[in-house]
This record gives sequence, C-alpha cells and structure tokens, in this order.
Amino acid sequence: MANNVLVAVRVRPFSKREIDKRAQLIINMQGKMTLLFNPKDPKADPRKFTFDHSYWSHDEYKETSSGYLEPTGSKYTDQLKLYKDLGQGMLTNAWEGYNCSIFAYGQTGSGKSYSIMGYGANKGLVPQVGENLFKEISAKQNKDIEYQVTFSMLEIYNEKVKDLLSKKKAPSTGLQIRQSPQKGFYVVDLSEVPVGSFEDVKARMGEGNRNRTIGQTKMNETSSRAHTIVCLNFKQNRIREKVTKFCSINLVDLAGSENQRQTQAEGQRFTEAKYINLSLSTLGRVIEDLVKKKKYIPFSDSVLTRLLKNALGGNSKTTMIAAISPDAENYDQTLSTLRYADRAKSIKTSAKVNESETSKLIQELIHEKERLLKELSMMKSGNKESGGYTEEDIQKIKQEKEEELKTYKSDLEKSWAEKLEQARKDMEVQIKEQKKEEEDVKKYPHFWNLNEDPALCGKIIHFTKSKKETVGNGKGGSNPTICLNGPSIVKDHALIYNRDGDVFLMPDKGQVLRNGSELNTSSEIQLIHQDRIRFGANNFFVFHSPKEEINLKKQGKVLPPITFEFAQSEMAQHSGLDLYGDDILMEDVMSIHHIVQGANAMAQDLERPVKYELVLVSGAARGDDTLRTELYVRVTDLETSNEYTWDRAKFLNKQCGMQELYEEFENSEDSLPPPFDKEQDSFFDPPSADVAVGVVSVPLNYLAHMVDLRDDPLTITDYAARQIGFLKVEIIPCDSKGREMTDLSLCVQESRDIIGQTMAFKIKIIQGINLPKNLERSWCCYRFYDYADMVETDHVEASSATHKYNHEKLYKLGKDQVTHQLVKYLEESTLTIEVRGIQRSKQTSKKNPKTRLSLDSSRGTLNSSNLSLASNERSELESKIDFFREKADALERKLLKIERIVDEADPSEEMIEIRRILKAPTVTKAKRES
Ligand SMILES: Nc1ncnc2c1ncn2[C@@H]1O[C@H](COP(=O)(O)OP(=O)(O)OP(=O)(O)O)[C@@H](O)[C@H]1O
Repeated sequence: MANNVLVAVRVRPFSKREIDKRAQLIINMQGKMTLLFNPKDPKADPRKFTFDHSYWSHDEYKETSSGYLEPTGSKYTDQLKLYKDLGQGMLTNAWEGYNCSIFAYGQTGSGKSYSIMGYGANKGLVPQVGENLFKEISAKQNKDIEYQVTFSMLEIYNEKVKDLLSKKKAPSTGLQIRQSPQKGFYVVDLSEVPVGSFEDVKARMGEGNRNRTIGQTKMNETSSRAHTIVCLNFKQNRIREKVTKFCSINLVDLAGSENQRQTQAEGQRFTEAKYINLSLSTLGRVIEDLVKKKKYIPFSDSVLTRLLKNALGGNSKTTMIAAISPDAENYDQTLSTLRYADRAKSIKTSAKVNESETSKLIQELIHEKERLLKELSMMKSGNKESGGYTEEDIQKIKQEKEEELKTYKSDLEKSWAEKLEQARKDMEVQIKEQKKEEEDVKKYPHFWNLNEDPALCGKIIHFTKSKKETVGNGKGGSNPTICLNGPSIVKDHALIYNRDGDVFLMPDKGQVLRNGSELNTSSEIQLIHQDRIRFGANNFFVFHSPKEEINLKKQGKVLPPITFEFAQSEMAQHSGLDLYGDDILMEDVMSIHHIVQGANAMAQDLERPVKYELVLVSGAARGDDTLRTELYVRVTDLETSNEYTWDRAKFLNKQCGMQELYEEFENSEDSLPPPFDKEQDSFFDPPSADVAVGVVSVPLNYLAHMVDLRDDPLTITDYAARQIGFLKVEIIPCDSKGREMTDLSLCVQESRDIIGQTMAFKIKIIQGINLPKNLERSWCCYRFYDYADMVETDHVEASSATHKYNHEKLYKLGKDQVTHQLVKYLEESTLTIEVRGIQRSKQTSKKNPKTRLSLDSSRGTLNSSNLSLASNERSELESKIDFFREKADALERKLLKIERIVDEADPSEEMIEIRRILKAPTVTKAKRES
C-alpha cells in the first residue's frame, strides 16, 4: 500500500549565544501548523506550513537533576513524546515486517543529531528505538521464535562510505555500493554486528562515535558535512512454521543542509565539477523529481541517494524530521528547510511486509553464494571477459569477492547464538577498557577531545599517567606514548611531564596552541585545569586535572563546561580579524577558521607552496554597497606570488579535493608527497583560471540628465578596497541614430523629464591604466540595469601596464523602457565594472624598490611581474604618462563644458567676469602635447 512520507518539523531552544545576543524568535506553532515570520518584514503575514507534526521544543521546559529536558506545559515536545509519536510507530511497523526509515534534515546546529541520536539523558530515536525493541523482544521471548537483530553504522563523507564498526583499515576509495535484486543497493562488506540487548546497541553506538571522531580528526573532516546512517536489521524467525519476517530500520542523520549549495560564485564565473556535498544536492533533486512523479529518478547519482532508494522510492515506511532554528538570523535556511519538508510530504512509498519461508531465505543465500563462487572462479582462471580491467583491478575485485563469500559462508554455517556470542566476545575487551577509562578519568590528569559535533566530544582521552609522555605521529619508527594523526602532526611533536599531578607541556618540533595562542618551542608551561590545547591543525583537546577540580569544588567554584564553539571563538579572536561585533560574521569565522588552518597544514604536509588566509570583503569592495561584508579565503601561490580569492563555497569545494589527496598520502606507503600539476591540483586555482582583479563603480547620475561622463580615469579597487589601477570609462548620450552627442544638446534639467522618452547612449571602456604587472591578459565585464546579459570586453594581452580595451556598446531604449525605476536606478546606483584577468604563471621576481612609483599598483591583489627591470620601468612610466594624459584630457573637456555653459548663459556682469577668468591662458592641448 502506498503511504505518504510522514513529515515532522521541530524547533529547538535558543542556544546560549543566541540568548546572549537577544536573538529574535521567528517561529510559532499552532497544532500541526508551523508559522514563519520574516524578520525583514515583521508586519507581513507569516508563512504557514502544515505538516503531520509541528513540534515545539523551544521553551516551556525545565532541566531535571539528571539533565533531562522535561515539559512544564503542554506545548513542549520532549524526547519521549518524539519517540512515542515517531519511534513507536516505526517499531510497530518493524514488528509487522515493514522496512522503516527516518531521516533528519536541517542546517547545522538545528537539532538533527539531538532528535536522531540525542545527548546524554536526552536520548534520541536511535537509543529509544533500540531500548524498546529489546524490551519488547524480552517480553515476547518464547522458544518458537528466534529474534535476530544486527546493528550497522556508517558514514558518508566526500562520497565515500566508511564502516564505523570495522576494525579493518578502510579502503581509501571507501566501501563499494552494489545492487542486487534481493537487497537493492547495499554496502559491500559493511559490518552487521549481532546485538542481543540494548547494552550491546549502546556499546556499538559508542564504538561507532569513537571511530567517527578519530577518522574526522585524522582527515580534517567536519561532521556537519557527513551523513551518518544507523541500521538495525530485525528478523523474526518462526521456527515451527519455518517462516521469517524481516525488516531494516534506518535512522539517518543528514549533513547540514547549508552544505547543499552548489559552488556558484555568481553564476557562470567558474564551473566546478564537484558539489560541496554531492549526496545532499542529489537528495534535493531526487525529492523534487519524486514529487513531480518523473519517470527517471536520479537515485544512482550519489552514494546517499543510492542507499536511501528504498526509503524514498520503494519498500519502506518513511518519516522525515525537519529540524529548524528559532533565530531570525537563520530565516533563509529555515525557509528553505520548511520548503524542502513541504515538498517531501507528497512523496509516496509503498512498503510491503517482508516475509518469506525461512528455507527460501536460505535458498537465496545459497544462490548468492553460488553466484559469487562462480564469479570468483572465473576470475581465478584469469577469464578477462570484463575487458578494460587492469591486473590490479582484478586482484582487488577477487579480494572483495572472497570477503563477500566469507560473510555468506558464515551466515549459512553459524547459528545465530554462535554469531551473537562471537560479537559479544569481540566487544568484551572494549567494554572492559571503557570501564577502566571511566574510572581513570577521575584519578589522572588527561586531555579529552573537542569536536564540533557535541556527540563526539570526550570520545578520545589521553592520560598523563607517567612522568613523561611523548606526543607524535608515530611515523619513522617512533613510538610516542600519545599518538596523534592528522595534518601538521610531526614525529616529535611535544613533550608532557607529570610532576606529582602538576602537568607541564613543552612543544618539541610541532605546533601547539594553548587557549588560542601559539606556544614557544622548547619552553615549558604548566597546564591549568580546562586549558584548551591544539596540537597541529585539528587535534583539539581540553586539559583536565582531577586534583584542581577537587580544589575548585572545595572552594565552591564550578567552571562552565568548555565547548567547541568557545574554543573556536577564542581561536578566531586570535586570528586578527576585526569582526566589529558582527555576530553572523563571527559565526562564519568560527565555522571556517579551523578548516582554513587545516588546509594550510595539509598544504604543508603535502609540500604545496600555497597559503590560505581568511579575509573580510565588504560589499563595496565587491562592487555593491548594499551587500554585506563576507568572508573570503585569500590564496597566495608562494612560488609566483599570485593571489586568488575564493568565496566560502569554492574554498569548501576545493578543500574536499585537498582532503582526498591528503587521505591518499596518509594511506600510501610513500613518505614523499605526490607530485602536482597546478592546473589540476585542488590546492591551487589553475594558473590559467581567471581572477577578479578589482571593481570600478561608475556613477550614472550624469546619464539621468543626458550629460556625458568623460571624467578622470576611475579607480579600480580590489576586494580589500586597495587601489590597484585605473579604468578609463565614458558614458555618452547619443541621438536616435546612435551618434555621440557631447554638446549638451540632449541635456535635461530634471531627470524625470526623460521618463517615457526614447533614450540612447554608449558605454565605452577605453583602457585600464597602471594595472598590476603580473597580469598576462585582462578584460572587463558589466551588467547594465536589470539586463540579463553580462557584457564582456575583448580579452586584451598585456604588453604594458596599460590595457587597451577599446570597447563600446550602444544602448537604445524604447519609450516603455525609460521608466521611473530606470531613472531611479540611474540617479541612485552605479554601474559596477569588474576587471578580470589571468595572471602570469611563471615565478615573479621580487619588486625592486627602484621601480617604485607614486602610483604603486603592486600593493594590490596582484604582485610584481617577471618583466625585466628596464622594461618594467618603461612600462610603468608609459602607463603613468597614459594616466596623466587621460586626466589632462578630462580636465580640458570639463573646462570646455563649463565654457559652453557659461557662453550660453545670460551675459550678466558677473558672467562676463567668470568668462574672462576662464578664458585666461590655460595649458592648451597643443602646448601639453609638445
Ligand atoms: N529539541 C531540542 N531541545 C533542546 N536542545 C536542543 C534541541 N535540539 C537541539 N538542541 C541543542 O542544539 C544544539 C545543536 O543541536 P544538534 O547537534 O542536534 O544539531 P545538528 O543539526 O545535528 O548539527 P550538525 O549538523 O552540526 O550535526 C545542541 O547543543 C543540542 O543540544
């Protein structure tokens, strides 16, 4: 039977930061309806969305002594109600043999993990479903039925699947996904561990989370860009009837939805093959196409959608939780989440009961085994039917097949009791170790890890039990007592001494930061309880001293807990970026600062000569005063001194590629970093890529009065508002035949007089003057008014610092086009012309101070060139002459214009005198030229 996807929206409480900044609440809920208020237009009616459930978890709750958030009124939805509404129904369906899926969607920090996994006493759906499943199993236990539950946990990051429960070294390409008629898409070789109690589930979840944390730190990953899927496979084997009912319960915590955005950098400027998160954007398209009931649904376009195919388009009862933030600052993201959820409502899935004769299931397994055996023997006999495979490919596939076969064999050969027993034995050692660790943290000073995902904090503990601990990467035969992985961790990174419970830290050859500031190499500092320590680029820890903690308690002092957010903001404050108390920018900086630092560390480890820095770019520097200041990443190619600016989206996209390279390097036996080609390498922009040189704002108010603009060359400023050259631009009114009219014959007193008239004018971009010398080629682009087309000048090869574009474009507007809005635009706006270019790819020489001129363009975005000194000087001088020539021309034109105006005016006494002054000998053009 077809069922619609059940959709629930949940709004979280304000975070501490939101309370501190007195955030504005933009959500209300009435019954099943969610109301969203537009903070920019508070008087407007709210947008209304109706869902199966609208869950208010914003206020009307209190924290109990155990930390559980309990309702104080009827409005608040706590974790228990969420389970009762959504989890219980899932379990009922699972008992009937239906596959069930639940996935949480929403921006980072909106509460997805809180609902799916939960935090501490506030257990999410995974633990509650697990707990209640086993409660029911023990209540229904009888000798006629055998219940079998397996647990799997995987993560999708950068389109690679990682098994979070496997002890085996993950293949660098991630686990493979295959399709079979019985299972649909499935992950090959994914651990499906038998669990016999809720305790087992908890232990496995802990193991999975610990592996996630280690993996993320090692590879510089961020959890908000990963999808986590927990799967409980549940079988009810009715022994006497020889019938088995089976189903999968999938619980999916999706990556932050803001990661869905495709790298766009204003349209067509550049196209990147990769998405920031291909899986998430494909999920968007899949939902869209399912809603439109298209024939072809692109499930196979991404890893996530392949694995969710059943949940979204097939045999599953599916629920979606849309997690939203209550804060006005997140209005756009919240609106987009609500729209997403609204679309998902109309997706239909048709779940069926999965029931089969047990013998049939066994038969299927036997068939599968035979198929694999056959494939394997074909490979072993060297049958290369599958042309195109290399010997290496064939070996790899053989290995995979053998692994698969082992799984099937064990499925067939071992009884359930044996499998469960084996899984428990495997866990026993870990559980013992975990218990010991829990005791030790109370006794010994230690470091616990910080992670942006609160669920992953404190998952890694390093004790300082002995007098001396060594910190390092364990490479080159070293054997540090604290072994860390990840970018910038070196062999002899740091030393830690424990002297009667007092702990001292001394960086050796590696970088160590304490509370945001870098420590001096080889000088020792004493650590204080709750110091934030960062080793290398990604390894964040908090120092914990049980001795100090006890002392503080005795004094009645309780320190606030340290969060990742706090440590990040501390780090960002040391970054030197002036954020003017701008909360949104601060948030942006915090979310990206450590990723930029990680990118630098990866570049260093892989010997890429490049440096990344965060820069703030104002709206004006981007050519539009109305735009807000945004974060960009400045990329400096240290070999050529060329600079590029990447917007956030492009940087994150590139960083995915950097991670891939880094991961390959980490996993390879090679100690030397792989060679690189800047054209292809993710660490760089291809030298042939065009860069934004700067922008020019051209006033248009002259045109509103049909007066020509042929002023001085206009200043070109780069993203940091630095002057990097000049652009000679003219805007000239024309008659209906397109002839230039510079004699003021078309001039009007009031701009409104042109409304409803025809209008013609030319935009001319004559030349760029004193442009940065390392530009090989340049061109300009602009868009007039609301015209869709971007106009581009010819691309001009640079032979000197003056680039002659000689561009002109005639605009002819009809009576209906010269509207009030157009005139308003001309009066109030400016035309933004962007200068773009391609930089020279050869190494540039250091700028010689002798070549410095007063109009120093090399201060700008783009640095000194590789031209010889003599030609440098000549070209700069020529360009300077060009500049002054243009300036003089403009002055002369201005003068003529004033003279003409004066001539036409009444010949009063005063005017005659003015005319006399103006006509006094001036530097004539002829003189100047001589
Ligand atoms: N319903 C809720 N009640 C109380 N606190 C909540 C609720 N939902 C979320 N929070 C709190 O908000 C913070 C962010 O939530 P959470 O970690 O679940 O976000 P997320 O969407 O999973 O983020 P990410 O994409 O980074 O994983 C957490 O500190 C969490 O405790």
